Amino acid sequence: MRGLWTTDRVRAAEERVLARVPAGSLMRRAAFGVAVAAVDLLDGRRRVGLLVGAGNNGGDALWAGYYLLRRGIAVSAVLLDPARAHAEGLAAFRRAGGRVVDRLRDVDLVVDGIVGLSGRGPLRPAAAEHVAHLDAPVLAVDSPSGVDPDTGAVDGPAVRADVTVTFGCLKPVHALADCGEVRLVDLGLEPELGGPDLVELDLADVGAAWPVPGRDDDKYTQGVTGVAAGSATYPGAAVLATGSALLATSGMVRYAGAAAEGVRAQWPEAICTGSITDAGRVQSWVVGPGLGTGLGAEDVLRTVLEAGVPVCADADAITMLANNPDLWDARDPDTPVVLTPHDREFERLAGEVGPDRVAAARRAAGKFDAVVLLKGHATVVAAPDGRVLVNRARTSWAATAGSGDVLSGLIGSLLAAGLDPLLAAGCAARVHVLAAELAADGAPIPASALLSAVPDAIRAARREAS
Ligand SMILES: NC(=O)C1=CN([C@@H]2O[C@H](COP(=O)(O)OP(=O)(O)OC[C@H]3O[C@@H](n4cnc5c(N)ncnc54)[C@H](O)[C@@H]3O)[C@@H](O)[C@H]2O)[C@@H](O)CC1
Ligand SMILES: Nc1ncnc2c1ncn2[C@@H]1O[C@H](COP(=O)(O)OP(=O)(O)O)[C@@H](O)[C@H]1O
Ligand SMILES: [K+]
Repeated sequence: MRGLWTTDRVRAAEERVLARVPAGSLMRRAAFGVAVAAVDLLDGRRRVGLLVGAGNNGGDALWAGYYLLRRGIAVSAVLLDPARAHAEGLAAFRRAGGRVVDRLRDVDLVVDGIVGLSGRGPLRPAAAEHVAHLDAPVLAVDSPSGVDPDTGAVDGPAVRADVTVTFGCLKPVHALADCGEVRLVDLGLEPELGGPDLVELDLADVGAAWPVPGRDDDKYTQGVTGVAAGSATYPGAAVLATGSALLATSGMVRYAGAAAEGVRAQWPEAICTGSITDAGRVQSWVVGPGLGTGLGAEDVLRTVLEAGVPVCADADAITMLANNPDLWDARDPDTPVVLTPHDREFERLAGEVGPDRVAAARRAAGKFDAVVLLKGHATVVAAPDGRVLVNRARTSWAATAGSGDVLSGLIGSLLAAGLDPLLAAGCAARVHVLAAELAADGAPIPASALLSAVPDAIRAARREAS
């Protein structure tokens, strides 16, 4: 489990540490970490270029330049705002033989010290101009400049980093955006930080939380998942959601709906019925994928919400709740609900997502008193109490029709097994992207292939945990 702290929290912690340590010592420690990573990346090559902004991020870069110069590496620097360049860092850099230049030429590595924690918005034109012409690998100091450190949003020109060296703790950008490989330099901040704002689950956390049958379990005790999905028009959604619920945990899956015949043909082990009213007892419901939004579908949603068991509401269920908020009245206030919108579904339900996806998911989670899993390359899962898990995919192969149906089945089965809804959604998201990655192995896949890789993804997670 990795914690991530927003920049205001980091600043507050830094101030407390700075009050106890000699002036400049934190910056030199940070800069030394940058220099060590640079030497590593240079792998014997000897020319480094610095892009230096107006604040302490530029100061870090200049001090890193100083340490590199002392190792005999040639370092040149572009000062984007010469009058505001970090004075001590610049003096040290010049003293060690560093050259200030108008443009970086013939360098083996670029150090991006344009802007860090105080960065807002895309790169300004002068910085963007220098970044547009880079042809060497880039090491970003703290965070890639032009990417918002608190939201990971990119709204114009930004640095594309191969490696990011950050200090003290991880910030949201490191989980929400592409920072290349992220390395953390310890500044002794940990005791001052308090609990993290966001959490990223490790595969080992997922493996440890994943339910497995014990000696005394039978098919009922592990939790029965109910799937109310699919229709005559969209039987595939029912097949995918039921299949993933079957593959995610042992125990039992009941399917109720118009696609019963198709589901039975594909999954003989599912207990299928045509109607929700004779589905039998379950410990969770997955509702929505391919269900449609007509009156019959509304009745299904109402029945599920009043059943008193945790619900994963996806796709058409979200659209129905957006169109007809009275449907929420059917929910017993104690019934945990996980909503899994993509951006357009989110917009119908709770307004525009906007650049701050974490804030958007938190806002909706509070509003509906539900766990909200906002889909995307970086999936954000927010609980009504403010806890947030983030899970960034390493590839985008999951962006294929039907893959959301697989995700909802995974969540439903973890809810049936009794996992905390936030953890259920976070673990499902992690296994989902790993299954996509394993199935794709470099080539496009349909959602059914992603589904087939679910057992391999769970195995990989359980191996990490053992
Ligand atoms: N506070 C501390 O104790 C430490 C801070 N450190 C470094 O200090 C950094 C934060 O420094 P500062 O608060 O001075 O600010 P930054 O260096 O992040 O930003 C400096 C200035 O850049 C400009 N800027 C903002 N957005 C921009 C954009 N999109 N394009 C171009 N320029 C932009 C602004 O004028 C801003 O004040 C951290 O990221 C880290 O690198 C480290 O030295 C570790 C210790
Ligand atoms: N660019 C991306 N990278 C990684 N995963 C993605 C990306 N885009 C979408 N996904 C994932 O793919 C799934 C798509 O779900 P959804 O939009 O509901 O599709 P469908 O309704 O066709 O099943 C979600 O789990 C989402 O997080
Ligand atoms: K930077």
